[in-house]
Amino acid sequence: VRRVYIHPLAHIPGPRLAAITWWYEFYFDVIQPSIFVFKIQELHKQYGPIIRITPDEIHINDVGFLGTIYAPSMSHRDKYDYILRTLQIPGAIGATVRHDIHRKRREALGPFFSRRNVLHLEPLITGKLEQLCQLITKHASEMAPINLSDALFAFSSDVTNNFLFAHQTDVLADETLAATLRQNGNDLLLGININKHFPWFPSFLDSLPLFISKPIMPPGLIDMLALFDRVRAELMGIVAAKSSGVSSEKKLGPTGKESVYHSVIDSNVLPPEEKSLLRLEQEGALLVLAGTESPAKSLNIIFYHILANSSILSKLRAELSTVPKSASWTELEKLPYLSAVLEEGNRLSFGVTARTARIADETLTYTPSPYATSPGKSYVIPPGTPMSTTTLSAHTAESVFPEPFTFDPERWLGDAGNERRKFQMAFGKGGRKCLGIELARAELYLVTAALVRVFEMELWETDESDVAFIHDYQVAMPKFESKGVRVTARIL
Ligand code: HEM
Repeated sequence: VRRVYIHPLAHIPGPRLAAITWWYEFYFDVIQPSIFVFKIQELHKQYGPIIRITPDEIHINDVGFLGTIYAPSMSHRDKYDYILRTLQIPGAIGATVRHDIHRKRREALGPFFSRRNVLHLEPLITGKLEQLCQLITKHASEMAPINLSDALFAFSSDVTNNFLFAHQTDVLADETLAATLRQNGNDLLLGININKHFPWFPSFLDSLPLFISKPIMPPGLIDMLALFDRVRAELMGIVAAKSSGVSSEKKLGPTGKESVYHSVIDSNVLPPEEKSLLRLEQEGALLVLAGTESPAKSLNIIFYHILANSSILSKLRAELSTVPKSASWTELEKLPYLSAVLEEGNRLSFGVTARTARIADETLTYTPSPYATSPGKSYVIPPGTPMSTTTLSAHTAESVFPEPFTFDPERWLGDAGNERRKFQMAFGKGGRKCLGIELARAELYLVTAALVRVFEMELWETDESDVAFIHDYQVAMPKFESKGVRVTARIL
C-alpha cells in the first residue's frame, strides 16, 4: 500500500505490479530472458513518456530529456548501485556509484584515453589490422568461410590489451582460442541478471574452495578470474619495477606513461585507497571487457549490413577510392559516407543496452518535449530517483530516426545528419560517457576502410537474426543459437 499510494513516485504512471515489487522486473529479466527493455517500450505506449518501472525507478521515453538525465560532469549525477550489481566490480570507473569518486577516477585515466595518445598508438591498431587481413587472406586462399565475429573479437581484444598494458597479446593468432573466448564472454553476460536479482550468488561462489566452485562456474567467470590474475601480475610487475628504480627503455608517448596502470599509480588526484590492488584489478578488468566487447559488436553490425546491401557497399567503395590506401584515421574521418556508415552501425549496435540510470541530488521536472510520442503533463522527479532512457528507446525514437530498424547511413548526412548526432547514445552522454571513444573510433574507421577495400566478402549462412537485438545482456544479443557473422572472402 505504501509503495502504491504514499511513495514519492506514487504520482508517476505505470503498471501497479511494477510499483509494488521487483519481481515484475525479475520476470522480464530472468524468466522471459532479458527482454525488460522491450517491455518498457510497450508500457510507454500504454502509459505515456514517463513511467515507473520498479518500486523506486523511472524510465523516460523522450530524447528531448536525454541532456537532463545524462548531464555534463558539472551536474551531480550518481549511478544506481542496484543496477551496477550486474557487473560486480565496484572498483571500476564505469561501475562507480558516487559522482565525486567518479570524477577523480576519470581525471586519472583521462590523458591515457585522449585523442593525442590514441594517435600516438595508431601503429598498434594498424599492425593488428594487417594481421587481421592476413587471417582473412588465408581463408580466401583456402576458399573456406571465416567467422568474422570471432576474428573481430580477437582483433579488438588484442588492440585493447596492447593499448592498455603495453604488452603483446595475440588472440588473433589462434582462431580456436578466439571462438572460445568470445563464447565464454557471452556466457558470462548471460549471468548478469542473476547477479542483479541475487547479488549474494557470485559472493557465495567466491567463498567456496576453488575445487568446488570451478566445476559449477560458467566458463566466462573462469576467464574473468584468469583476467583478474593477469591484471594482478601486471600490477605487481609495475610496482616491483618502480621500487627497484629500473626505468623502461620504451619510448613514451604524449602521456609520458608506458601503460594505463602507470598513469593510475602515478596519479596525484587519486588518494592512496584508490590505488589498492583490489581496486586497480577491478579497474583493469572493466577496461579490458569494455574495450573488447563493444568495438567488436559495432564492427559486426556494420559488416553485416554493408554486405547485405550492395548499394551501400558500392557507395562506400566509391568514396574510399578517393583517398590513398594508406589513409590514416584522421584522413578517413573526413569521409562523410564512411562516417555515416559507422554512425549507423553504432546506432544499431545499441551500445550499452542495459538501463544506465542516473540519480540527481536536486528536484527535476519532466515536461514532454516535441520529440515525445504523445504530449502530456509535467511531472516532478524527486531528488534521489534513479532515471534512465535506454538506447533502445533513444535509437528507435521515430521522431528522430524514421524506420528505426532500417540500416540507413543517409540519415547521418548533411545538416539534418549533424543535428541527429546529439541523439546518438551508443557511447552514452554527459560526464560518464565512454572514455574509450577515441580508441573505438580509430578502430572502426581503420578496420572498415581496410576490409572493404581489400576484400570482396559475401555473407555465409548468416542472416539478420544473427545481428538483431533480441536480448539485453548489458549489450545487445541476437538469437541464442547464433554462430555469429560468417563470410566467404576473395581478394580484390
Ligand atoms: C564501439 C565501441 C564502444 C561503445 C559503443 C562503448 C559504449 C560505452 C557506453 C555507452 C558507456 C557509458 C555507460 C554508462 O553510461 O554507464 C561506456 C563507458 C565506458 N567505456 Fe566504452 N564503448 C566502446 C568502446 C570502448 C573502448 C575501446 C574502451 C577502452 C578500453 C572503453 C572504455 C569505457 C570506459 C572506461 C567507460 C566508463 C566511463 C566512465 O564511467 O567515466 N569503451 N562505453
